[in-house]
Amino acid sequence: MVELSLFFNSLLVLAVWYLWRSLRSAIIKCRVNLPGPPRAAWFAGNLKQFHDSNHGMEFLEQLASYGSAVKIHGICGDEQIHISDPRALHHILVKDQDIFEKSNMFIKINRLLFGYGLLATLGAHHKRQRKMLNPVFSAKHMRSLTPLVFNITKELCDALAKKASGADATVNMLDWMSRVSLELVGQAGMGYSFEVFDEQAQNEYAYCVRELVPTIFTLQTYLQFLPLLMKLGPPAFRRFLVQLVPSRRIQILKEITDTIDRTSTRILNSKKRALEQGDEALLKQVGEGKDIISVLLRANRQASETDTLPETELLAHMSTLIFAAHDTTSSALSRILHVLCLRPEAQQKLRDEVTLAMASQDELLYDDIMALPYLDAVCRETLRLYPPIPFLPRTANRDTVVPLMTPVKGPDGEMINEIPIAANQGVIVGIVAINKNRDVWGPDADEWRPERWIEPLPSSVYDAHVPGVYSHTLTFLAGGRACIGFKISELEMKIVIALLLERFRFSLPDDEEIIWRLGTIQTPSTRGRAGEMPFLPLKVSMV
Ligand code: HEM
Repeated sequence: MVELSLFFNSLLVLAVWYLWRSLRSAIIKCRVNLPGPPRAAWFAGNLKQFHDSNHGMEFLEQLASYGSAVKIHGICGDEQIHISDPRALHHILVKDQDIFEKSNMFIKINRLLFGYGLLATLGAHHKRQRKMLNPVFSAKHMRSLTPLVFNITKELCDALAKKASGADATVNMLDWMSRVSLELVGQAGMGYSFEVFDEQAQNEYAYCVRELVPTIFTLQTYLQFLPLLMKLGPPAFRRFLVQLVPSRRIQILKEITDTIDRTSTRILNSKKRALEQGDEALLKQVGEGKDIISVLLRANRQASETDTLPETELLAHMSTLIFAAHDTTSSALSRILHVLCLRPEAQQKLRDEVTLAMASQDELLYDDIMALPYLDAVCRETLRLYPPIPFLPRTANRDTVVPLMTPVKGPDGEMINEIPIAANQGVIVGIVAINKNRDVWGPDADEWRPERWIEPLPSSVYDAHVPGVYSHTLTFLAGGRACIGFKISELEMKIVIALLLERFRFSLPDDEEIIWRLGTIQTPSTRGRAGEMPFLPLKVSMV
């Protein structure tokens, strides 16, 4: 008996020692005394403020007041750095991108949910995938997708017209933006229709995709244990373990990912069959074989042996595309509609521009739609001020130093010109903060002013060399991990907003206040809504 108790006590001491050692190696302190908010709680530091969906945006604004490199307290005394300085971010996202990787947890969650798609690979593996995928997202291919995007948007307008036939009907526009975003990535991405405009249709795949992100968010606590789970034996054994977990939400997540995987496999097989049968069979497919996965399948057949993507990766790319495109696009479209309700004069100006352009041609070509100046300015300005993804974490895999464009003042008054970063230190890419950085955009950086894109931009914007792939902003990030879909996203946004404004007028509801919640993706809701449910009620009437 005594021996047994001694054995368990020793085991406990060993476990505590092991935990302490792992925790200690995970706690990284800043190597320079950066300014920043005081630690709000011993255990969670400032993380609760940072991830507070109701007041997180105010906390982000507060961070900006400390400068463009700010210390944030993490778990148990760990220190992370929130950065919005253009030169430092050029190092992090472009020059030293191999040092600043995505976090281990992010990669593992993505691998588990979708397999080895773009969001779940690192280093040379990721570069090889991008090499195959980049051409598929080129402007040339976007041109051929333009008629498809017009057709899907016309379906959206017809469905919405039924809702808006009464005077001033109030419609949850987030729901419709989510539906159109899903149909766009379904048809343009995979040559598959989710049938989202028919409210009676019961499409299991569409249901699963729309439930995926909300379900993941309810499971944050469980997901912390993922890296541990991934070490336990082969996949079949891990699946067996997951089935034993007595959590309804975990089982729902498993059902969702299984359904997505099953349906993606079916779609891929039908594409492969059509490709083997030739052009006529392809033309009969949804999207007539112009969708991203069909183009990728064709490119894959011609690729050298070292570049060819295995079928499991093609499947992973299908799920990754849906995941990456759906909520981001619907958040951006919803934000543009909301902003245009707050500025009715801008809404009318934009309506006049698109109505005039479409008076001579029912369907604009890619270059015509891209050349509409006010539509372009409204999209750029909204995506600058309200990026759907407000910040992104990275982790340094070794010691390094990043220089700053604008020195920051430390708490003791000393000026800091560069930041030494320790291996394993967490860095937060401040997307919203750099997009509103006054050193870059000038004193009106916080204002929504689309005219800034029509007037010449201030020279400070060019001098700053913000590394982003889009409009001197980091909305679609920068470097080798920048959003691969930003051109298609821009095309979709412009066509959807143009056709909606041509047919409908949008205004704010009388009795509900719309607010935006901070999360991995910014989402609209209304003040006081139970369970923080995503919601964007707008009054819609026919023009
Ligand atoms: C307004 C809409 C969108 C925004 C704001 C957006 C933003 C971003 C950002 C910030 C990243 C970097 C994520 C990270 O490193 O963790 C990213 C990656 C990605 N996006 Fe987008 N995105 C949008 C739409 C789309 C669309 C429409 C597609 C596809 C059709 C897409 C596909 C992807 C993919 C596959 C990645 C991973 C790239 C990689 O790691 O190599 N995105 N996006």
